[in-house]
Amino acid sequence: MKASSKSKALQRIRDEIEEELHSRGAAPDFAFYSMAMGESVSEDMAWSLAWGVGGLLLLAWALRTLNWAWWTPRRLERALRAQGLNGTPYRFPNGDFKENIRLAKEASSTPMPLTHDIVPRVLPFLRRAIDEYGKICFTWFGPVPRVTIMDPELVREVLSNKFGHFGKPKGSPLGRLFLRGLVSYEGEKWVKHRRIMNPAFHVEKLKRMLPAFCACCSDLMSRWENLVGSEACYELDVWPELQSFTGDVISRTAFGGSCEEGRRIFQLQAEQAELLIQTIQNLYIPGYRFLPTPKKNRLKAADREIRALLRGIIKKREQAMKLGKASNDDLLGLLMESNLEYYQEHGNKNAGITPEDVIDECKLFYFAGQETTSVLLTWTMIVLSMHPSWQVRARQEVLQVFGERKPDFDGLSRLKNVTMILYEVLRLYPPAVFLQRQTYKTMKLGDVIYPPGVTLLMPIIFIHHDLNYWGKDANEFNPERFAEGISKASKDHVAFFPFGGGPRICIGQNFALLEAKMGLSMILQRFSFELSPSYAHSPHTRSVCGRSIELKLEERRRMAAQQPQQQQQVANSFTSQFAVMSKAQLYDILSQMKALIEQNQQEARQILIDNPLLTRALFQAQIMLGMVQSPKVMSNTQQALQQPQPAQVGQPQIVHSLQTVPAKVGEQSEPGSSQSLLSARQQHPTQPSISLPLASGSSQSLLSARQQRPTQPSISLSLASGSSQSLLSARQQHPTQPSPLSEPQTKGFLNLQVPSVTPIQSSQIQNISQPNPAAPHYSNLPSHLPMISVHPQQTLQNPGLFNQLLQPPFPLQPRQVTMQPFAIQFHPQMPHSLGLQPSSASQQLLSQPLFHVGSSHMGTDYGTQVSTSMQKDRGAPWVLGSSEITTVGTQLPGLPPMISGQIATGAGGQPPRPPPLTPEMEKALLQQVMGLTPEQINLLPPEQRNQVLQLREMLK
Ligand code: HEM
Repeated sequence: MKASSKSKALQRIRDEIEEELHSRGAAPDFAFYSMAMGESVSEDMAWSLAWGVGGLLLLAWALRTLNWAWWTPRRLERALRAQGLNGTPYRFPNGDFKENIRLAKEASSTPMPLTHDIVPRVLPFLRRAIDEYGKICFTWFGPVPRVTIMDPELVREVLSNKFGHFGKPKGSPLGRLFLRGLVSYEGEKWVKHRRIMNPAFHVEKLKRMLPAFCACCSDLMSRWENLVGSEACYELDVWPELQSFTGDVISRTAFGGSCEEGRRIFQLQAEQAELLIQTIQNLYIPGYRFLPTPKKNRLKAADREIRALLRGIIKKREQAMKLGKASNDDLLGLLMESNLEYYQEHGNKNAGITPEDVIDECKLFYFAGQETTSVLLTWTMIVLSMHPSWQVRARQEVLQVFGERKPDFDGLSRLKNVTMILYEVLRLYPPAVFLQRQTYKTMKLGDVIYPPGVTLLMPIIFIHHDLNYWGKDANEFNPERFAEGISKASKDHVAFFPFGGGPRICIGQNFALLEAKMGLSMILQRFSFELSPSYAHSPHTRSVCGRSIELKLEERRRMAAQQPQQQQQVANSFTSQFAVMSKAQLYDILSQMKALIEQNQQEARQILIDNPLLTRALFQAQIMLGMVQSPKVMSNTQQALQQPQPAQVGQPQIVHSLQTVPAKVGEQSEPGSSQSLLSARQQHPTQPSISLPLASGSSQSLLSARQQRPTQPSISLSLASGSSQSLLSARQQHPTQPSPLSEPQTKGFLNLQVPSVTPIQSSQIQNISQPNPAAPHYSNLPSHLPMISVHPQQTLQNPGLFNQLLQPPFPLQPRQVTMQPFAIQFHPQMPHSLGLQPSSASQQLLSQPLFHVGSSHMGTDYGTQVSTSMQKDRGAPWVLGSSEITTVGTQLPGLPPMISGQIATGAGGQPPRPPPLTPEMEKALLQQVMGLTPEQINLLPPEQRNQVLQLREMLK
């Protein structure tokens, strides 16, 4: 068998050589040798020749590889260092690959504190390089130097790409095989595709897709309602839920009636993405792609199935179009329509894009649009769980605008708070962590001349967290910074670019924002959510992630009817929510309540009496801020001072203590405030107080709300900063709209934890002017208050985190970290993921209006302002299609600008240090730490959990 195949091979080589020699007129020689020396001579010769050719080929391959992996990197390194750039030394042949992986694994091996300071966690290697070598430094991705560009102006220059010489890096051949389409094209091909695809993403067209968005959301909501069932609340891993939601949206919006096939395509693509990531996670080896492996075979089989399905869908659609029966409200229909127009315009049958091109674009919709948007939504839910006051505020806005109705386009465009929240989440957790471009010819950027072959890495996440552009609270969640639009949110308006910029800005940005707003609105209408005790904050970069992010869902309708025995659970939920709030947020909440007290003490008193859990929570917040002593300490202190202990220190007392809440952090007290503090102290001499100013903008706004609607339930004011403002203005705008707070079904999560509040009647006011004997005493406070929060310096909401192209969330409990960080985006061979494709459209082409991203006609609403404001603020080269967008900075209906006196976590607005703990307090707190149950300890953020455990260990 072996002999025969060997002789066959020999025969084939001989034939080939003979043919070659014939073609060169050398056949007679060969024949001569053959005749003279017999078959064995010819065999030997054939072997020699084969070896010789093989050797030559091997040598050529070796030289090429050596050039790629040794000479070129050395040459480039010299060129960069000669210009003063610093960076890691090149390590043959992997560059920093291994170190990168090592640090990322190390970073993700332990849970991080519940903060937004995620950059060191997400890109630890890059963080270290920047700390060590400066903002413009280089690292190595394999043998390719990657220069970090941190200056937004330079980023703009690169992305504007006026001359087409900063192209996208060429992805791996394998990646290119599976992910083509607009994102991967360059030059004229890109121009043509972009022009044909733009109309499909036009706002007017997106409006037509809204019913599809809504249908997908309704399905999701029904599913969640079923899951929650009769439970009070349900723990759910939201990440896969939202992935499948966004997949569903793409299926429906891309293929309309053929969404079943669309779903199958989505599944196959998800599988492909996973396989692709696994396949390319290893360092690129030239020629590796030709080796057949089971994974690659499966990849190819999935690709064949996807293409067959898409071909079928397109064929059906073409036939329907010919018969005039096609509905063109989906992306496919719009694409085909636009293609037809393009073709007619150019009168040339090769002018449009081919059916295979259409298939590639449809595939791209999934890759580019599904993961990114689900990551955005998932982070939004997590962040709103960490900041319940914003959850309440967003819900109030949604309920004000839509009530229980299905959201519509106009309403979505008016959601200012929701938009600000989404922007802030995109800033802190950008789904695309960085963008890359490559120099294809010598290019000057800033003061540096880059030779061809250098990758420029623009770390969106670093710039989004940079204190220089965002202020001291860069790592805090503060949607308010977007209150006046994107352009005013940072010191450099280019510092916010979650969707990229320039001609290649995300074509689907308006699609994504609309989808996210619709999804979030419908979730807020129906559910409230909080972090599950098993949630572990562990952001990392990876495009496909199976890690779970469990949130506790509570169906809002049912919550209103919760039984008293569930109230302890509710109290715990307050506790856990307060535990994760920043000091500024706690101050904010307290100042809202204080404002209410100032306005109408009786009413405030009644609210506190009616809502003992709220009262406890407020008191708890005061303890956390060190504004009051814990109950035990109080009683000890009182005894020590031999002062008469108040019979009731429940709500009435908290009213007084709340009056001491500083109206504006960091300011000195004013005469008026000391007056009121004085009177509070006179009544309750043991009550600690903080001598900070009183009158605040927020109280004013609450005041005016009350004046206009004296009977309005005020419980909504107790939490969520700013909620009162939006509430008030929304009501003013929609006077006939039923007040969401007047019906139990429409109350927000936090409000629903407490009995409903009815408008205060004058008779009630009389009654409540007396201390309520049934009011809970301080001693009713749960003894398991998260003690960590008592320490004011403890960072509960800090900066922090990560994300790369597609940013997935993180695991539940301390879970084994099995994921390779950075799969997609890190890989230079990967095509799109983060924009890794070459681009070289000519300047003339790029300057055409058609490059402007399709979101025109967004109106002056807050709604889809990304492009609007970007366009307006940054000019056409940065964000295309600017004419289409409205101003982010426009004052929107429903939310007045932040009042100057209002407490904010903005730059420089750090809350003051609370007074130090007294020994008694400390003792009481320690007792409480020792009294914490394991469940209560689990509720704490990881860092604090560790501290409590250590403390307990020590005390034992
Ligand atoms: C939150 C959601 C999204 C984010 C954060 C996002 C982010 C980005 C970024 C940063 C780029 C630029 C890449 C580069 O310059 O290298 C991009 C390009 C692109 N995105 Fe998105 N995207 C999102 C949603 C979508 C959706 C929903 C779609 C389609 C349905 C989409 C389709 C595309 C396409 C086709 C491109 C390539 C544009 C071109 O090269 O001309 N994206 N996206």
